[in-house]
Amino acid sequence: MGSNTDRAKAALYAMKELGFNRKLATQVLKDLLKLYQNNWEHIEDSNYSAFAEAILIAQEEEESKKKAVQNDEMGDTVNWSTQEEITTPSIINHGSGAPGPSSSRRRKLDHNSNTYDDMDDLVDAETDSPLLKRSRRKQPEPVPTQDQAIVPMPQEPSSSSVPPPTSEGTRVITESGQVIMYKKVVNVRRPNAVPLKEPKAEPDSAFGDAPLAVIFPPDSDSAGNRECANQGNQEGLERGIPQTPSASTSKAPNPMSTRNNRKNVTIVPCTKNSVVSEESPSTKLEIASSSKGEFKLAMYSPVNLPTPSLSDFFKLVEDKCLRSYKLLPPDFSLSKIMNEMCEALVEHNLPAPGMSSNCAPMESTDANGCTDHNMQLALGVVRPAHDSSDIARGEEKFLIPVFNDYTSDVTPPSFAYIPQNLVRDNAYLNICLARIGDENCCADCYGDCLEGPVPCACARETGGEFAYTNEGLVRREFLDECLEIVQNRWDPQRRVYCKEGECPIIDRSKEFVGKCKGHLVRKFIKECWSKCGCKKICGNRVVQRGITCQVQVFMTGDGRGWGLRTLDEIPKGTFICEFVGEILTAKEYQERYGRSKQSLIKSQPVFLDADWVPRSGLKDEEAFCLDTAFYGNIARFINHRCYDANLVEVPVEIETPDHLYYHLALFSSRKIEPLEELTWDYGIDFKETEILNRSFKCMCGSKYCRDTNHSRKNKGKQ
Ligand SMILES: C[S@@+](CC[C@H](N)C(=O)[O-])C[C@H]1O[C@@H](n2cnc3c(N)ncnc32)[C@H](O)[C@@H]1O
Repeated sequence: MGSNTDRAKAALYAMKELGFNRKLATQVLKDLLKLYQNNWEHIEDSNYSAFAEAILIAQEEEESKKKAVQNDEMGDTVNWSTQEEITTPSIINHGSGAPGPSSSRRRKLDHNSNTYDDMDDLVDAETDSPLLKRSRRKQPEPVPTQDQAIVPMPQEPSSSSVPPPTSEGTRVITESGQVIMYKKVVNVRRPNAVPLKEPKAEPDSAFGDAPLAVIFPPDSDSAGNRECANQGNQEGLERGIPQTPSASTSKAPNPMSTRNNRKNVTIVPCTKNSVVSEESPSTKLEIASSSKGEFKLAMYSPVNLPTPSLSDFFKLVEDKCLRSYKLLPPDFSLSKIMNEMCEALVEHNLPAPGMSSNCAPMESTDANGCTDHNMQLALGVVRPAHDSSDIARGEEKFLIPVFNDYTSDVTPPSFAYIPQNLVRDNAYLNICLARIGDENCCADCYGDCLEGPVPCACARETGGEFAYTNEGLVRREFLDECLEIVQNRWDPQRRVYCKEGECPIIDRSKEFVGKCKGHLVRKFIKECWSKCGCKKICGNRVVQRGITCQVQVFMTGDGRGWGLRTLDEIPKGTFICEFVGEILTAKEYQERYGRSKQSLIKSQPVFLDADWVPRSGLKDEEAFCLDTAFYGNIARFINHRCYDANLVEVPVEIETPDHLYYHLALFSSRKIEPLEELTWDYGIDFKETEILNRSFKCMCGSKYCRDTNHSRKNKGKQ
């Protein structure tokens, strides 16, 4: 090896090749040399990966400080500076304590010396590379995602000798002087490729089916650990997950459970029903739930090492998230997420969002390769907080903001925004052109069907007259008929009843015994569709064009939770939105919510039952229902109002002709003023005692409120 000067030059040259600012690189190099007690191998290891990583961290610190100063100068109320200072776990201490650049002082680099001021001389201000910008967007990353997790490792026992980093690791010093090792794979390639990005944590499909994730430090290799890994593999086999040899028998990387040599993290799926215990004193994370509804999240650190206070720890994690995700809201807080997890557990008795696992016995993978619903939910819900400027995440024509006048720190519960219904699993939804006969579409139409001399075939469903006006509103007479139907929904004359043993809701489940309560006969609208000759602007295509009103999710502040309101004046008969959710079969719905009687549904089931009765022999997979608890659109925020709600639901047939699947469209039942809350009548009678109708205490405030036990209190609101 060459002299220290040569080594410093080589290191700085390597960083320059990567596009780093040389001055900053020099500062960081000095700090690293101090940290590693002049041990160059740690810096040079793996093409200077630890060095490059340390510069990135330092660079980010500088950027956030600059941003904070800018915010201060702009009088920004969000104190980013404070946030950063508090939450950044004082990355490598290059700024403080280290002497500033001093090109006038020339000293030989001395390997016995702890000062490296001389390296300043290596900085050539004129040749400084522009700051390497980190991409804020996720880009294709050659490194496997499980390698990208940043995991604080146990503190080293002796502070006097700082052990070397591995090729994937970076040691940083916290504000309290604690040494933390962040494991991170950084692919440093020379000379041009610069894949040095803060990885974004994504749910990893390789671990997708693991029922329990346990993250162990590299040196925890206890028998218990291995046993759990093997059990996980066994379970993977049971669940049809591709297997690789177990960690204990092979060095080959195992997507399920083996220790991967490239990272010092082992993710081990646990056996069913058990919470993993770890004998050896090491840091460990346990996430588990039991079939009794218990949920456990535990983190253990070695007994003889200091543990940070909870608030310090939260700050550390928040900082990590901020660095990883970038786009988190300024009020992002781990404790808030923890609270939401607790609330979700209480409300749904399901695994808490984001925790990705449930150790309770699950139904295993089915013949189609679809995994258990709860598992899917758990995997699907690792998602960042809602963007309060647009809860629809760009899926709609308008931004749909979230507004909370009452409790600014509370945001809507986690769910996936979908603009269109999605089939969960078993629902047999057959959308195909061949099912729409020529007589049921208007292949010979052109442009706008409403402009034609006579209504086309698509108007047959509505008595030969289109349901929509040229202004895109539902015709008044048609709308009034629909209103009359829903307002008299309890009239037995308006309902049709399944034969005994045939009702998909009642008779096919042990849970919901009783007589068929009848299914409301409704009026359908049929819209033109792809098989028709008209254009998308055709006046008989309203629902399929999507939301056209500017609406806002808001906190009602009166105990009903979130609601939806309009910002515009809305004329009567306007399409507001479709009630969008997961399409389940009635049976799936019952299985989803009927499993635990304690965890009763807050959302009401919305059955697509308008045409169940006339057909005999309706199969389970043809009786559909919509659930918005985990996937939905803005309709999931619309609150209930008895009888005089300002929205009314109308079944709309678009791509399927059989009335088994249809779109549940919500139209304004009257003129609505700006900022008025949008409501619809869920059709709950508030008297039912059976499981499907157990519901909330109605606080709609309508003078017609059917929940007589509670309505009196609210009459004043009307
Ligand atoms: C479809 S969600 C509507 C959005 C909901 N408020 C939220 O915060 O997410 C239905 C739930 O809202 C609440 N809710 C809706 N209408 C209500 C009413 N009139 N009175 C009391 N709670 C109501 C109930 O908790 C109900 O289970």
